[in-house]
Amino acid sequence: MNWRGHVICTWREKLASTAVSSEEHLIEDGRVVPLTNQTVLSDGTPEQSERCCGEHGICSHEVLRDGERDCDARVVPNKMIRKASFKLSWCCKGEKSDQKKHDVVSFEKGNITTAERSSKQISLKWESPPQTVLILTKPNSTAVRMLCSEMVRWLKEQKSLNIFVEPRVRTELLTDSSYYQFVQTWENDNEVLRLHTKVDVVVTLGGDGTVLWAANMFKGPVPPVVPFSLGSLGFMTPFYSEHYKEYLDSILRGPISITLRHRLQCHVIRDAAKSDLETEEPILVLNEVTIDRGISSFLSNLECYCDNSFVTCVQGDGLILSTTSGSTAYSLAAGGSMVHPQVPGILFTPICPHSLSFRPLILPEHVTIRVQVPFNSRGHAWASFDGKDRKKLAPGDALVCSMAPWPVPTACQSDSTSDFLRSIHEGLHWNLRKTQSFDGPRET
Ligand SMILES: NC(=O)c1ccc[n+]([C@@H]2O[C@H](COP(=O)([O-])OP(=O)(O)OC[C@H]3O[C@@H](n4cnc5c(N)ncnc54)[C@H](O)[C@@H]3O)[C@@H](O)[C@H]2O)c1
Ligand SMILES: Nc1ncnc2c1ncn2[C@@H]1O[C@H](COP(=O)(O)OP(=O)(O)OP(=O)(O)O)[C@@H](O)[C@H]1O
Repeated sequence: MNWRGHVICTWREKLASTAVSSEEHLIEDGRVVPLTNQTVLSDGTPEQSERCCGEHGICSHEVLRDGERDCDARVVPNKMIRKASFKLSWCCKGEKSDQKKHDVVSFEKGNITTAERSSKQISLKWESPPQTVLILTKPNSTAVRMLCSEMVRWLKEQKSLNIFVEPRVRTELLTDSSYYQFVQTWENDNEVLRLHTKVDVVVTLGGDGTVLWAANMFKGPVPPVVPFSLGSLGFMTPFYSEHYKEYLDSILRGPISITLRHRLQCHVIRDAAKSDLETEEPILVLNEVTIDRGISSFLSNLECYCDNSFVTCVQGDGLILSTTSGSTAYSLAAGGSMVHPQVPGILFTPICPHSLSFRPLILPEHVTIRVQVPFNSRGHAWASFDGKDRKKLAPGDALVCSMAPWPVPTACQSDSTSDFLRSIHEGLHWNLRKTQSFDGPRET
């Protein structure tokens, strides 16, 4: 049975039925509502429109008309918010570099050279100025709350941007001062589903958990995310909050180096629902999905298949299916390798396997992995998604996982590789050791 095809088909139909509407919106009561009924596909692309990317562009918002900016969104009706358009292109270190030469496949004299590689440094160039920023903040932090109100004021007064925040944050801002009336928010999940059609840039203020939170809010395409570090460990938060004005100034002007962080799309398939086309909605993870034994004292027993080929049976505490961005999180703690986030792959990392020969694997990004709880399993298994939303898997249930088509584009402070290396040096003190002195034995 083609698990992936079966599940994705029914889910796509579901998304299509909640198709979002066009880029034009009215401001009503601090919220944005659609203006027209022009259909936009679930990936944010208006029907029958032309793609604006050139030959080497990999993605773009459709070009939207420039519009006037609204100054008080809560009280001024009939003002429109339009998304800024941008273009992504592969970025080479100069025409003469080796990287450029290797972009070509050559069959000369029977020699094959490297094909175009998929994950080079990506550069985002705005084609029209960004107009709308969504700020997401870690809750219960005074430092975050203070920075958020300062940043909102600066973005409004110095950059004339439309600003969205979560309902909780809008309430907090208004408790501080009625000045923040212009800040917009949403009232229900349907409005959250349409946020990607309005927001040009997402700013996160917190740690890695806030970046995961931001990614989780976008069930489809994700606008570029600018993660500011206000946590203790920041593998995905390269921007220092003290310098937010300089960073945002440069990001709003562009071009920006970005890391396209791949996500995994996970479907829980219930044994009882196998004959039924109805399945649970997919869950997208930026770090990992974990299938473990939960509170059960029995070994977990999980049958794993990769594109319908049997991989192995996990007997131990469980299994982590991780993205490369998540490779420095739980997977690392379970003995998995650290992988550069631009490497397209899925990490298959056992948790405390009972067999000593069970070493972690890295699988290519195009495979579909199915983890099945066998009918003869002694206990249940539990799946959790980026450390949240635990779901019980009974014998006969399965989890099907493949690469999602919607990555999370995060802005780089420098570039993808420097940011990754800095995060493992600063976050983990990776391979930090005092250098040996000359004062000792020498080879003769
Ligand atoms: N034993 C472990 O190491 C362990 C156990 C459970 C969960 N986790 C991780 O916690 C994540 C959830 O994070 P949270 O902040 O919501 O929960 P949290 O508040 O419990 O923090 C978990 C820690 O993991 C770090 N972290 C998160 N993503 C990371 C990444 N990609 N690379 C390196 N470190 C990362 C965070 O900075 C934080 O210090 C899960 O996705 C999982 O990877 C790790
Ligand atoms: N906007 C949000 N709304 C609700 N919860 C959030 C939000 N942003 C983050 N969280 C949750 O708050 C928790 C802590 O967030 P985060 O990891 O960003 O901060 P931290 O724990 O201080 O950072 P670090 O782990 O680096 O010390 C996480 O569990 C995360 O899911």
